[in-house]
Amino acid sequence: MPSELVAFQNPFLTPPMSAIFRKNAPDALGLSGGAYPSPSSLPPLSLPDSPASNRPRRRPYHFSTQCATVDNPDEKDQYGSSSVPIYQTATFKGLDGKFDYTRSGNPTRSHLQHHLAKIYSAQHAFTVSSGMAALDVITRLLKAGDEVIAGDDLYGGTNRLLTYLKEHNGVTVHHVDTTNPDLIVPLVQPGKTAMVLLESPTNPLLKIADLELICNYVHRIAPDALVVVDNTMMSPYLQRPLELGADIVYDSGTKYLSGHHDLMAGVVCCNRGDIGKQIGFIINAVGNALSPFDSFLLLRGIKTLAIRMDRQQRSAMAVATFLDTHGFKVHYPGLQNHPGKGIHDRLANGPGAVLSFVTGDKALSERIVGATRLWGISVSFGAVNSLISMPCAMSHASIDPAVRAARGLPEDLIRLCVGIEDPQDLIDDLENAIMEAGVTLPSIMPSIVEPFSPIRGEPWAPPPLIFAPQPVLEERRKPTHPHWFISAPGKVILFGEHAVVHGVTAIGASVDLRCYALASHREDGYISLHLPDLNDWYHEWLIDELPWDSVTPTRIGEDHGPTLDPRLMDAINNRALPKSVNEERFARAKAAVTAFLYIYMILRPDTKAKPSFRFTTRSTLPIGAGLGSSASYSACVAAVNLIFAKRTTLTEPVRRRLNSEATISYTIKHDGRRAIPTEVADEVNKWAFVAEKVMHGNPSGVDNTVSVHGGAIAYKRAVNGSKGGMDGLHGFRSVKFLLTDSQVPRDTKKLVANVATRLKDDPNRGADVLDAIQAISIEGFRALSDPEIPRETLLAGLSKLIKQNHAFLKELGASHISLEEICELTDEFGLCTKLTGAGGGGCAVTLIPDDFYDDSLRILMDKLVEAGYQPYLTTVGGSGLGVYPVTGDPTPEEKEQLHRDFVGQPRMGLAKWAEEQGGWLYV
Ligand SMILES: Nc1ncnc2c1ncn2[C@@H]1O[C@H](COP(=O)(O)OP(=O)(O)OP(=O)(O)O)[C@@H](O)[C@H]1O
Ligand SMILES: C[C@@](O)(CCO)CC(=O)[O-]
Repeated sequence: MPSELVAFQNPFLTPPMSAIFRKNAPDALGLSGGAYPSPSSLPPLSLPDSPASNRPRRRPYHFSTQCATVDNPDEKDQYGSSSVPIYQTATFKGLDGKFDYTRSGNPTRSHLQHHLAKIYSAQHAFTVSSGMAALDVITRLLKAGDEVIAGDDLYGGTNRLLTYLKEHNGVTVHHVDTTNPDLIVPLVQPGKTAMVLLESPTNPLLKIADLELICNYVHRIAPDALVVVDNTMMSPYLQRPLELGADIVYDSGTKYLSGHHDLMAGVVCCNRGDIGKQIGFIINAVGNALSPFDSFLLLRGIKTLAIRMDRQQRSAMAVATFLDTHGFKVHYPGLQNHPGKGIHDRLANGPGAVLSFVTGDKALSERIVGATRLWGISVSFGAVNSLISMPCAMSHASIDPAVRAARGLPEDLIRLCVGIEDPQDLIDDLENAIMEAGVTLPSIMPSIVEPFSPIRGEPWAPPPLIFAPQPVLEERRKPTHPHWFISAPGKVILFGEHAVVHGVTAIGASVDLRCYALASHREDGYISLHLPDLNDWYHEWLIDELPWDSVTPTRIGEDHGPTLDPRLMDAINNRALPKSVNEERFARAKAAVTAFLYIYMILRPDTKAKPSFRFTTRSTLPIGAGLGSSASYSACVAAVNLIFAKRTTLTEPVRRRLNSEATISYTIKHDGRRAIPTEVADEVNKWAFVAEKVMHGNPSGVDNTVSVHGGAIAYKRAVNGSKGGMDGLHGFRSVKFLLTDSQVPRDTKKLVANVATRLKDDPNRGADVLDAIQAISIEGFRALSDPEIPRETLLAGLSKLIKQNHAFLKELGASHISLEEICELTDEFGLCTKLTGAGGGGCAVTLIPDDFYDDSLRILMDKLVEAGYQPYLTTVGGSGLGVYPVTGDPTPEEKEQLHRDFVGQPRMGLAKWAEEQGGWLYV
């Protein structure tokens, strides 16, 4: 080792020396380099100049180019302004100008209408104050005695206006299922039918009407009838009904055209001059033309229409597929199973970004809608933000419930309007809401959303989705859980071990090393336990031969008392433990087996209900090294037994009939998100603590609490009437730690007992030491929860506290010569170390500052290995208890194979293998 490294001192004691192991942050990040050109160094963007005669003819611009290029050669701005100005004026001076009064005409609105006509391929475009104002203008073309044919799945507002016309203006309205042209044809009558009002896709059931075919039929039978299409769901980017033969198309500009829900607007477009003239006249007469400011906003929104829509419909496809794959009945024309997909694909350039689905239960739908966080509960659609609604209670509430029912509008229908947020976030939020509402979902989608990449010009195609094989519906109907995977992390205690047993606050966090368990149903009346990490210990018991006469069963909801049941402990020791646990090589197994049997037996609410299963555990944690291997094992034992005893909601493979065909159950991969309810975690933690008591005698409960809840916590045990509890901590997660296993075996139970004896032998000094450790923990807690504290100060302060805490633990007799050597070795690198866990060997924890050189760390790790220790670099604060209920109906051979695979995984590959098995739910 270079001599200057030996000379290096703690940076907090002598700050200027830090340069030896620390990085110079700005240089390390390369911030001084000029990797990105500054905007001023980029060539200016130039629009195409006018074609010279010898150049090839330019192709027409694509839609997105047209949207972005607002240009009206007839109305050039006098100053060449790049953005159309807002002519916020009611009147215009002069007698011969183009404009006189804004109700009749305004340059901003005129620009907008020119732009809309261009993108709608229309001869005439008008803008009014809302989508309903657009329909009002159009229906003013009707007169008493006229007949209108309209869909039966119409927007509530449209329905309301038609009802008004029926009741007050003598217009007859026929509602039919417009997805079936055969139902329309008999209603079309020359001389009588004045208007056929269509939506496709319909709102909110996303039914498809063959606009082209219907236009054809109607015009042949009743040439004077006008086919009017509400194109709001599609926008002109995806569908241009005038090109399909419609006479008038209208659009609520409030939706996709604007895209931001910051204005109300309606658009009316047509090709026929006579209709255009009438519409222009009505708008001027009624006075509902769009205001200059809203015209400006709408023009601005249209520029990004194509790019928004691309993104939104890609995400909608992902959301629809997610729901569909999980057994919901989804209405979305992008899905292969949509009955109108073929027609829609012919009429439109994409399925759009609105979809709806049913859950089979109105209350469940309400809970799902209420539980979403990212999806705004709101009427309307088309904005950049995603919205969720229940049409029957919101946008379609104005339709009489009986009429809604007659038109097949389900009360439990949820409508989703997908925005531009990250699609994975949207799916995650929906998935969480569904689960919060009480449904567990299947694990069949390891990755649903590819990263967004915009498409240019080419026809829309659904995003490539990556799926694991979908279970067929038949399989979904029998959601048996032949296997359960469980896992729980180990922990590192930063401050307060040992003292925590006596009521002092401890601070601990989960580490990314875990205990894994696999439990499978057996049908032969045996219970078996396999501990491959403990010299491959295995035993199976005939369940009926266990000492049931010594069990006082704990009823569901009842807690275990503060002490272990001595009768049961005796019975297990004397009548259930096989002789093998007394063999030297299985010395570590005894406690683990006793804890398993104790929990298995005491959790029987009824001694007749004795589930038969096999239980195998593996750990990536060093066992008995102070990293909470026993707590993570205890958490697995508790969870599995609660599951098999049907004492937690996780036991019921949540079966919920969602609609007539599908049943869903199963789970989804959660990547550490909180998907197991806190009540379930608390229940598991209670019983994990009981298992810890069996193994440790007098544990504080900190280890199992960290293991079950994950993350980082401050934990206080309730002692002598003082209140206990836990508090989450957030500033811990990003701190890097080196854990060094001294490889010296030790026994937590004995060490805890030794410390207790010391405290008793010298109570005054003992009280001072406990007070000092309490002060250290509280100071650590305060610093870790203070968002304002500069990171460097935080890490420096924590390092000092680590050093101080270790000195007190040494005084309590919890250290070991090997731990002292690790402290010295790391101290040479200016780092602070303490024992963690019970000490007496086991592991030491060293805080690694952010700017500590990787090379220095490597040298340090090499030195530790040379000295016979095993260092691990770890992250802290990850997920707690994880559960993965495997679904299916495996053969006995397949069950056997899964256990063999589990046992056969090398320790290094175990975490990855388990993760790849499927969808884990985490606390
Ligand atoms: N994967 C496992 N399989 C079976 N038993 C285990 C497993 N991991 C831990 N144990 C049980 O836990 C015991 C180790 O507990 P001990 O408390 O001594 O160490 P630790 O939990 O790793 O450290 P600390 O309590 O200091 O955090 C083992 O002797 C064994 O009985
Ligand atoms: C030594 C101890 O404080 C921590 C063991 O990880 C014991 C306990 O709290 O249960």
